[in-house]
Amino acid sequence: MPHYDLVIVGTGSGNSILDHRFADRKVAIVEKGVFGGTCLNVGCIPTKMFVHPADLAATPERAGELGVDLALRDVRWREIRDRVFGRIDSIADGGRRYRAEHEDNAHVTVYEGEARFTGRKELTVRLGDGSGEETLTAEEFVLAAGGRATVPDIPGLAEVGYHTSDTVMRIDELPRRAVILGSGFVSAEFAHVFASFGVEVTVVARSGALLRGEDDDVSRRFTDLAARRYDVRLDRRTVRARRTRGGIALDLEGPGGEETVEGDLLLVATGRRPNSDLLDVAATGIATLPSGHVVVDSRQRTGVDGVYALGDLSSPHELKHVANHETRVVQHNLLHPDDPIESDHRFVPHAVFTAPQIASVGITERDAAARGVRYVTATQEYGGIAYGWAMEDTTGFAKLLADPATGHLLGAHIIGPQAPTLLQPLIQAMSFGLDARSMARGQYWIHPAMPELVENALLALPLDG
Ligand SMILES: Cc1cc2nc3c(=O)[nH]c(=O)nc-3n(C[C@H](O)[C@H](O)[C@H](O)COP(=O)(O)OP(=O)(O)OC[C@H]3O[C@@H](n4cnc5c(N)ncnc54)[C@H](O)[C@@H]3O)c2cc1C
Ligand SMILES: NC(=O)c1ccc[n+]([C@@H]2O[C@H](COP(=O)([O-])OP(=O)(O)OC[C@H]3O[C@@H](n4cnc5c(N)ncnc54)[C@H](O)[C@@H]3O)[C@@H](O)[C@H]2O)c1
Repeated sequence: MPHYDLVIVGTGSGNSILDHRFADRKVAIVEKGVFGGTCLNVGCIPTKMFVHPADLAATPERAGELGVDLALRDVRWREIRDRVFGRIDSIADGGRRYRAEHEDNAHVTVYEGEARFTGRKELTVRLGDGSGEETLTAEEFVLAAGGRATVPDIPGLAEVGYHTSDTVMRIDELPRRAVILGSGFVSAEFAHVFASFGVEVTVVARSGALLRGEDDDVSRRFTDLAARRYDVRLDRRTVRARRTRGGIALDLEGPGGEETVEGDLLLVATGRRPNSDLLDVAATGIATLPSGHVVVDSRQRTGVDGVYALGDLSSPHELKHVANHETRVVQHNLLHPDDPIESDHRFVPHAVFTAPQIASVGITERDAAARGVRYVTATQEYGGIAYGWAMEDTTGFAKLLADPATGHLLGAHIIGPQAPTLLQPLIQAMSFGLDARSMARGQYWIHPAMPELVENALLALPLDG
């Protein structure tokens, strides 16, 4: 049974642990799928590479309001798809070859297969080439096995032939009609991509609003705007899925009774769960939450000595920048066990690359009320700043929450053009403890640029004194 200094499970963020500083350690890295993990192969990167052409394709819809008449002549789906994966697949392949074959990695063994714990600090890999199993032990483990899309238990769903985000980006032809089940991140991004490319989209949501995790004002505004672009069915329970002559049908129950929606393609976008079950972490004594997330402390240590976990396997945020941050923490703690560092999850931002874009950090007004936090808020519309006039934006806004006594920001929520970029200085202010007044008046704001949205929102906060 081979014994290693370090075994890493998962080559998404896990692959970034290794650099020249690990050259004196005997290392194994295990991957059951494609090198590079979710973000590179089926997540952040390909989706955003589809969103950008979708943004271009959606431009004619609005340009007429500014006196510029544009027409969308064609969307060459296969060309778009092949540009995306032509770039990504070669990065994944290069990453695998580098680890498996390059002399820099002479101390690294790559196991291609599915790992599961079979004892305390003992891992068995079922090799993907069918050649059997290999059992490994190690002094230290990094578990970076991520998560997977979940599919609800709806009668008929397993039989109709649905897509998840893992498969939908590789289709050969755009469907004429797409039904998207779920109303979170994946749904919002793919609804925009498909609708912009001319697909008739229907989004089925079980609650009363899309992107319900956002601040209520943002979620409401997004729901209203989405409903102008595609068919949005709220408060719907999906009773069954079935194949029809025309495609795939979902039978729904909602406020108006029973109804059916139909598409040529069904995308199930109903969330993800961690892979802790498939990795059988319980067999090595690691605790998990009811959600399946591996329990870790602020140094990313599990309850088993020498076993770390990071990213979607242990983080409820399920975001790549969080996995990257935790990877740096684990890497440091492996290299400097006597001088460990902790993960900082105080101000984790996120962005939804839909239309309009959405970005958020910190607490929502709903959170503040639920926690009894004293707060003030200010909302600045894009339509009230010069660049917003230039764009004729009538729907976007930035909403800030702050502590009235100290002026420290508690939350920031933006819906509108370039929302993630506009949010970044607010994340910086929160991370470094800059109060709203100092931020607004302690620097120049380029005129008449879009960040004046942030400046004006900061100045509008009704702080004490
Ligand atoms: C459609 C989509 C879009 C997204 N867009 C964004 C975005 O714009 N911004 C953002 O911040 N985040 C985004 N995310 C989330 C982001 O992709 C994840 O948070 C991130 O990839 C998690 O990284 P990870 O290293 O924890 O796991 P992963 O990247 O999932 O890596 C886990 C690896 O472990 C392997 N593995 C799992 N189990 C085993 C096993 N038992 N044995 C061997 N190998 C195993 C898997 O094959 C995989 O390669 C998106 C996700 C999706 C699905
Ligand atoms: N831009 C980004 O950062 C980005 C983009 C895509 C995905 N992601 C990550 O991937 C994760 C997964 O995305 P997602 O959109 O699948 O999940 P999500 O958690 O964002 O949304 C899941 C949606 O499915 C609904 N749902 C759950 N069970 C259902 C059921 N049985 N029937 C009908 N609806 C149901 C939920 O109400 C919710 O609307 C996200 O949480 C996010 O962390 C991030």
